[in-house]
Amino acid sequence: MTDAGTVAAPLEAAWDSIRLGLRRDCGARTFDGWLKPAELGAFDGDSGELEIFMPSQFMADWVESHFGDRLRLAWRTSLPIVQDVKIVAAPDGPRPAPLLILEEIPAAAPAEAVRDPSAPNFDKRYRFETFVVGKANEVAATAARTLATADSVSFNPLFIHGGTGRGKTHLLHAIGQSFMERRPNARVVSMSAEKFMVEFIRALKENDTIGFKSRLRSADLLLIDDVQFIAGKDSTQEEFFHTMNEIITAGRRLVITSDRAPQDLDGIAPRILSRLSWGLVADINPADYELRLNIIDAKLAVLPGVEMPRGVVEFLARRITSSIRELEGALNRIAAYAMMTGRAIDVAFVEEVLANVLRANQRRISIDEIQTQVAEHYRIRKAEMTSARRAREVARPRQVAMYLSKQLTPKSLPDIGRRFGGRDHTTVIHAVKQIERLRAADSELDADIRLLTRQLEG
Ligand SMILES: Nc1ncnc2c1ncn2[C@@H]1O[C@H](COP(=O)(O)OP(=O)(O)OP(=O)(O)O)[C@@H](O)[C@H]1O
Repeated sequence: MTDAGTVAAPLEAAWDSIRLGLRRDCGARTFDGWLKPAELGAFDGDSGELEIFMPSQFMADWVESHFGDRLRLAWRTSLPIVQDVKIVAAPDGPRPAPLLILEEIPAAAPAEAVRDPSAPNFDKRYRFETFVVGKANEVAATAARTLATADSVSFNPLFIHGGTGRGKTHLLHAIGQSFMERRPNARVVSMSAEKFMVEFIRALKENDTIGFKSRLRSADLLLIDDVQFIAGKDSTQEEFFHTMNEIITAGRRLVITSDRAPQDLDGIAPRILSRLSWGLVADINPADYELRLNIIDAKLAVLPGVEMPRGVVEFLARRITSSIRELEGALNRIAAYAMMTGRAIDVAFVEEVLANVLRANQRRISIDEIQTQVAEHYRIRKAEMTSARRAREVARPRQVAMYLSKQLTPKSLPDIGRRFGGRDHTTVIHAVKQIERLRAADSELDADIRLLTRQLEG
């Protein structure tokens, strides 16, 4: 759960560093005249919108037109929970407390009291049109679209699972928005499993379980994000099971996301799992190189003014493999730094700006993977990597594999020798030197090694 303390401090810290950057960027005079009077306003944790207060409407308009985009980008880069920035004239009278965190605050909080807590609050950016489809996510994306748009569906519920930052929430919001556009009068309820639990407990405390049940069970479309959260929470699961049951048997639609597959959801009641298997279980795999490339292109198309040479796009697609969220964060960071420094975007600039991200993304390549890949490439049996045969058609690929093991893994020479059939470390040194020498003279071998390196680095 988010509380004011845990979010306010990072907001203030990010604001301080954004102000420093702006001062450096636009000069003390402009900064003191226009930006210094800006103050943090309210932050809405649900929509991710942050208000910046200016002393007058005129100043708010000026700052919006001159610095609006820059402020938005700087915020999204420094603190991704801030999705949007609204620059407004400060309200008259006493200022509200500088930061009002609305997300997950009990119903008594003002914003919750005036709006229907179940009214879906979809992220406008998360639509099918902005979801890039590739091999890794095509089953999930197709099923999501069908569930959102078809008059009747043969599967229900739809269960989408996959690791963090792979687009589950994006698809969930896309389903919700598309469904509502087609059926404006439909009731759509969307919440995280955590919120389901919090609201259920609140309903129990307030003796309003009937209200809670009817609100959820009457939904035409129910979207539940991150179901793994209720693992081990027995009474919440009991309620969740009945909710699921009612929705499904009434022919209404249910979509659930999770960070893991049903069989790996420890602590979730077997009857829930068995209900899930009645529907369609679709996973989202890690994006491959091609999908990463297409996603970068799509994101760049909506980042105006960012000139990224093809080589840099390919460099990023090759190097940032952990998640799409990280890829997106990297692009925003590059755009923000390029804007602030006025430097052209090239690989050296990207390496500097993303040093930590690139380090964290370095894939751990194993000697086993290298041996498999090299054997496949030269069409020899993998067993030849460890065999004693000295025939050139197996000895050369083996040397290439030793060379790549030295280049691409942190293993020591004796370790590498051991993994190649218990050879001595001097054999590995010889192989590395030999391949280095041959590579310089033999362009075919050089091309082989480049290709293998690219394939191994993903
Ligand atoms: N295929 C895709 N096309 C375009 N954007 C994508 C794609 N996949 C993911 N993204 C973007 O990556 C970011 C992270 O995605 P999202 O929040 O949906 O991940 P998630 O799988 O729900 O992660 P978590 O489990 O951590 O909540 C979002 O901004 C989303 O728009």
